[in-house]
Amino acid sequence: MTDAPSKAALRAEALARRAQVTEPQARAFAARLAETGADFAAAHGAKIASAFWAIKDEVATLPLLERLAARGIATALPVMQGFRKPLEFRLWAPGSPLAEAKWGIMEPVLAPEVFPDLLFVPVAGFDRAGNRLGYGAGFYDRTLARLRQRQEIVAVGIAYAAQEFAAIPAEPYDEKLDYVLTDREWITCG
Ligand SMILES: Nc1nc2c(c(=O)[nH]1)N(C=O)[C@@H](CNc1ccc(C(=O)N[C@@H](CCC(=O)O)C(=O)O)cc1)CN2
Ligand SMILES: Nc1ncnc2c1ncn2[C@@H]1O[C@H](COP(=O)(O)OP(=O)(O)OP(=O)(O)O)[C@@H](O)[C@H]1O
Repeated sequence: MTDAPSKAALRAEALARRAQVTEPQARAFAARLAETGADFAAAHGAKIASAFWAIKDEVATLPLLERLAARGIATALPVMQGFRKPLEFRLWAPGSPLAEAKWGIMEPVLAPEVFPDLLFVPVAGFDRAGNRLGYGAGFYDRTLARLRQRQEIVAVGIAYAAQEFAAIPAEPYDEKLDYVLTDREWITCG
C-alpha cells in the first residue's frame, strides 16, 4: 500500500515547514509542552503517560517526561515490534537505560510493558478534526486502535502550529487525535 499523492505531498510540506523552526522557537515549545502537557496529565488523572524519543526536527520531549515523572505519573516510551505491527510501550523514566533501534530512535530495555491511558503522539501534519499524518508507516494508527479496543485513552498530538492543514484526507483505518498541543494553542479536536 502506498499513500495517495495528496497525503505524501502534505507530509513533505508539513516536514518542510517544521524544518524552518528556529532554535528559540524549539526551546520555547519544549518548555510549553512540558508545562501544559504535565498540567493536562495531572488534571486528567492520567496514571501512565507515553511520549516518544524525539528524532529529526521533533520538539524535545525530555522536559515533558521529567515533569510528568516529577508529578508521580508513570512514563513510557514506544518500542517498535517490526513493520506493520502496533507499537508496544515500556516504562521509562529519565536516566533509565535505552538501546538504539531503527532510525536513531532510543527505546527502553528490560522494562515492563504497560498500557498508557494518555499518549503524546508525534505528528507530521494535522487538522482540527483530529486527522493526523505521521511519517507514513502507520504505527500509531495500529497502536491507537489496539489500545482503544482495550481501554479508554486520550491521544494528544504534538506539533508546531505551522504543521496545521485545513483538511487531511482520512482513510478508514486512521485513528483520530483527541487534542493537539502546538507552540501556540491547545486544540480540542472534533
Ligand atoms: N520520535 C518518534 N518516535 C516514533 C515515531 C515517530 O514518529 N517519532 N513513530 C511513529 O509512528 C514510530 C516510528 N516511526 C517511524 C517511521 C518512519 C521513520 C523514518 O525515518 N522513515 C524514513 C523513510 C522510511 C524508510 O526508511 O524507508 C524517513 O522518513 O526518512 C521514522 C520513524 C515509533 N517511534
Ligand atoms: N489498522 C490498519 N490496518 C491495516 N493497514 C493499516 C492500518 N493502519 C495503517 N495502515 C497502513 O499503514 C500505511 C500508513 O498509514 P498512514 O499514512 O496513516 O501512517 P502515518 O500515520 O503517517 O504513520 P505513523 O503512525 O507511523 O507515524 C497505510 O498506507 C496503510 O496501508
